[in-house]
Amino acid sequence: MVLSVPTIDISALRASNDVSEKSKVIQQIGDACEQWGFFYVVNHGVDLDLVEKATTLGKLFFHMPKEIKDKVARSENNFQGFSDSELTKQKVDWKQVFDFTPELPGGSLAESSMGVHGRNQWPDIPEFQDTMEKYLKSMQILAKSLFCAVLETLNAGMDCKNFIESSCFPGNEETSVCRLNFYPKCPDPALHLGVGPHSDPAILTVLLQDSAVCSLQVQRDGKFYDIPPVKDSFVINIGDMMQAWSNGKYRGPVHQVLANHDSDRFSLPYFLAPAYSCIVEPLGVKEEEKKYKKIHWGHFRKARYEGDFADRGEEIQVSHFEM
Ligand SMILES: O=C(O)CCC(=O)C(=O)O
Ligand SMILES: [Fe+2]
Repeated sequence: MVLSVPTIDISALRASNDVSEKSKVIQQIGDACEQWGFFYVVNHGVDLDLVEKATTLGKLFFHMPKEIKDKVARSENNFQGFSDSELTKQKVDWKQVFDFTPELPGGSLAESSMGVHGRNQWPDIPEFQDTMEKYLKSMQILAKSLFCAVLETLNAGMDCKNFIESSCFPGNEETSVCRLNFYPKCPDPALHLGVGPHSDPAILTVLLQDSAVCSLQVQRDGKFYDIPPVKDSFVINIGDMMQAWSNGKYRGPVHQVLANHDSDRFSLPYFLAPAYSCIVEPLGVKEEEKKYKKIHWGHFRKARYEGDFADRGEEIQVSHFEM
């Protein structure tokens, strides 16, 4: 039997009156987090017309001339917008990206943002901004409900909704990023990767995959497994902060994206991330059992961002906080 990342029907997470169905789904999510750190979700409640519209407009943007894309280019002073020179583990990825983010309460450059938040920049494409903002909102809802489900699997004896609101997103501050990824055809895929092996730094990722091309892979026991596109699904993976909250029960899975010779690929991840001030530490375990030191999310993110833009040695990893 070929091992594969499981598919979970999450309709019961929304229909909150059926407690036993809901706890079955939560159990499946916990098993998937333990075995893979990855799972597909179906019946997720996100408007599929909106998904299609965001995909179409995203692809349209990347097919525009570079001069147009550079008008909304990211810089050392603004982390939102277009880039075609991102680094993973200090190597240039064979891809282009466009990032946008929820506005911070109190203005997009709130003092707490540590200089890494930036302002959204929008290309002059009809309906682009409106569609992407709607997409972002639907991702916020889905990602937070999955976050709550993953926290419940930890049986940490706390009110997960309250923890999310008061400890992770105080004042609704959220540092999540929505990213349009475009992987152009590559003349020599053996020499390049779309994205090199990495784990995602934040809480969890909700990924929409291009429905045509299979390039995403997750590492398990030293071997890479394909995560092929599945129609009308999202791919979920947990990130480094979830690893620390779970005291290492779950690992932020290492994954990569292959480069392709014959076709372009488009994907649209949403990285759910807490407020800058959030302190992440193992939940529901005694002090002496904690395997991770406290992590200040804002500092962690700043350090990771710096590594995205310039070759500054080894990137910050959650393993640096292991005790
Ligand atoms: O494009 C994909 O399928 C995944 C991209 C990814 O891993 C990332 O942007 O962190
Ligand atoms: Fe990733």
